[in-house]
Amino acid sequence: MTSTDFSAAPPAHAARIRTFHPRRGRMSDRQRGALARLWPAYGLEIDDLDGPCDPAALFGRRAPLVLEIGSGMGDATAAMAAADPDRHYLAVEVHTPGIANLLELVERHGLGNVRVAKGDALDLVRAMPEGCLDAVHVFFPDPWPKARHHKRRIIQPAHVALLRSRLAPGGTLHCATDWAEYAEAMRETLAADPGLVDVHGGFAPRPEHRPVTKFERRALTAGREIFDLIHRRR
Ligand SMILES: C[S@@+](CC[C@H](N)C(=O)[O-])C[C@H]1O[C@@H](n2cnc3c(N)ncnc32)[C@H](O)[C@@H]1O
Repeated sequence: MTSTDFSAAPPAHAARIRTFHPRRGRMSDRQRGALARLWPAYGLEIDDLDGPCDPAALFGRRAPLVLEIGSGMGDATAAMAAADPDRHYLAVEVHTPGIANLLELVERHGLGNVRVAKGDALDLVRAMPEGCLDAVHVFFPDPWPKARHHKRRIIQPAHVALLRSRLAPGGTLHCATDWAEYAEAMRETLAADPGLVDVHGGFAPRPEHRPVTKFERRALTAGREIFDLIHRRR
C-alpha cells in the first residue's frame, strides 16, 4: 500500500463541508484525532449538499466508484479499498464513531481511494447523477424486524429502483444479511426489479472479496446463516 499525503490541499468540495463536531458515541484518541485531521478533506456532510453531488469532485479525479451504504465501523470498506486501489470507495454512515474508525483506518493504511459521507445514504444517492456507480454494497443493513417498521428498510422497491438508476449498465448491487426473513424479502424485491439481473439466480455463494464485517462476525458467532445477493444492472 502506498502512503497518502494528507497535507495536500483539500478537494474543491471541502468548501461546503463544515467542521465535524461529534456529539455522541465513544471514540478512542486515535479515532478522534483521525476524525479531526481527515474530515475536512475526506468527509462529506450530506445535509450540507445544496445541489447535485459530483462524485469525481470528492476524489479529485475520476475512477470507477463503489458506494457502501451503512459502513458501520468501516473495517470492510477499508479492507476492500486496500485490495482494490483502482476503484474509489465512498462509505455512507450516520454513526459518528464508525466514521471516525474508518478515517483512522484510512490514515493508518494511507488509503487515498476512500471518502466518507455522513447522513442518510438515500439523500446522497438522490443527489448523485444517474449511472455514476460501478457498485453498491449494502452489507448487513438494519433488519427492522417488526412489520410496522419494514418501511424503514433500505432494501424495498422504491429504494432499489433509485439505487439501480445510479448504477452504470453492468454495475453491481451486492446485499448481504444474516436475517433470514429480510433475506427472502430482499430476494423477492430485487428479482422484481426489471432493470436488474440476478447474477447467481438466487442466493450467491459467499464472495471471497467481501471481508467479514463486524455484524457478520456477530451473526456467525451466534450461529446464524449469511445470505448474499448479487445483481447487475441491465
Ligand atoms: C447493522 S449495521 C451494519 C454495519 C456494517 N455494514 C457491518 O456489516 O458491520 C447497519 C449500519 O447502517 C447504518 N445506517 C442505517 N441506516 C442508514 C442510512 N439511511 N444511511 C446511512 N447509514 C445507515 C447504521 O448506522 C449502522 O451502522
